[in-house]
Amino acid sequence: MTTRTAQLQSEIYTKAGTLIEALPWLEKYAGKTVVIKYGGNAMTSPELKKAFVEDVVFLRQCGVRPVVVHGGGPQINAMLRRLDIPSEFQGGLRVTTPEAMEVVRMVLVGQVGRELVGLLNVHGPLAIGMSGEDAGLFTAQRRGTLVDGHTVDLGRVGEVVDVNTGAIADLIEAGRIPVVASVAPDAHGSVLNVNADTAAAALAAALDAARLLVLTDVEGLYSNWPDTSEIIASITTTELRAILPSLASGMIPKMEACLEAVEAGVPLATIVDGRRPHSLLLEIFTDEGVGTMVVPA
Ligand SMILES: Nc1ncnc2c1ncn2[C@@H]1O[C@H](COP(=O)(O)OP(=O)(O)O)[C@@H](O)[C@H]1O
Ligand SMILES: CC(=O)N[C@@H](CCC(=O)OP(=O)(O)O)C(=O)O
Repeated sequence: MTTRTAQLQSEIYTKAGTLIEALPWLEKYAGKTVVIKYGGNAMTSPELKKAFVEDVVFLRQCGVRPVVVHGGGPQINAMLRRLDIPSEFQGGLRVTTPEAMEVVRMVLVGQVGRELVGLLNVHGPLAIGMSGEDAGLFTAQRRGTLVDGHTVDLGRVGEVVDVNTGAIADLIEAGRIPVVASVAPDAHGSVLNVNADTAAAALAAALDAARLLVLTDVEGLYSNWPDTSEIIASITTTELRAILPSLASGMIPKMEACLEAVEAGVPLATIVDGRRPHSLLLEIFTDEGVGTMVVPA
């Protein structure tokens, strides 16, 4: 004989409520491409990485088509420090010398990307790693950034000017999970460092994704940063464009990316707290949004 307490009985029925809450979202996103930007700051522990990978595999098994674009800023910083190569950021972007570029490519493609592919493939032969260099995925061109009204040269930093979706679309169609590193060649084949938020936005737009989700190390966009008492729950592209010049550090490329994706036709871009295990699933499959939503004006 086995027994079950009345409390356990009631807990089981509560779980059914959570599962069924997912039904309309499963119906909405089944068969749709969802681009997930996984920031280096949301990869800080093995537990967080495991939870992220489980969420991505869960989405895939529900019929959603996840595409992962990963960052790795803190991991690049650590390797540059080990190699004694100085590095600085301007307007949220790394000033990238040719020497630093070698490290950026090595860490993003050879370290962070490989690790994510390995973790995903514990669940089956699902993930395939690629970078903007593979099958002509991205073509980039050099860009600078505006600091105090002046354009600052960032060295080997690029923005995506063209996306060739041929190979990645084949992988998605075949049920694979592409895991994309944000380095990309320019038109002459010289490799450039592309901010991963920017790369994710370009890819989401080119793939006609149903959503762009950006996992980072804050709850969302704070209205009065560095005061963290108020999170912007939802903001239109017009409102976001107006506040862009007031944003600081890593939030500049992140919010620019959300703006570009939504203006290019992605219906919804969301900043999600990647420090919370399973925040990705909660964001997609439950009624309450937890981060900051960017919606068309
Ligand atoms: N208004 C804001 N709201 C939230 N975070 C902000 C804001 N302005 C600047 N930040 C900073 O931006 C950081 C996120 O950008 P970044 O470090 O580049 O993240 P990631 O590695 O996930 O791409 C936050 O940790 C925070 O320090
Ligand atoms: C030009 C530029 O800044 N590139 C980024 C690429 C990695 C990245 O974007 O990583 P996160 O998403 O973890 O910040 C860098 O070199 O750090």
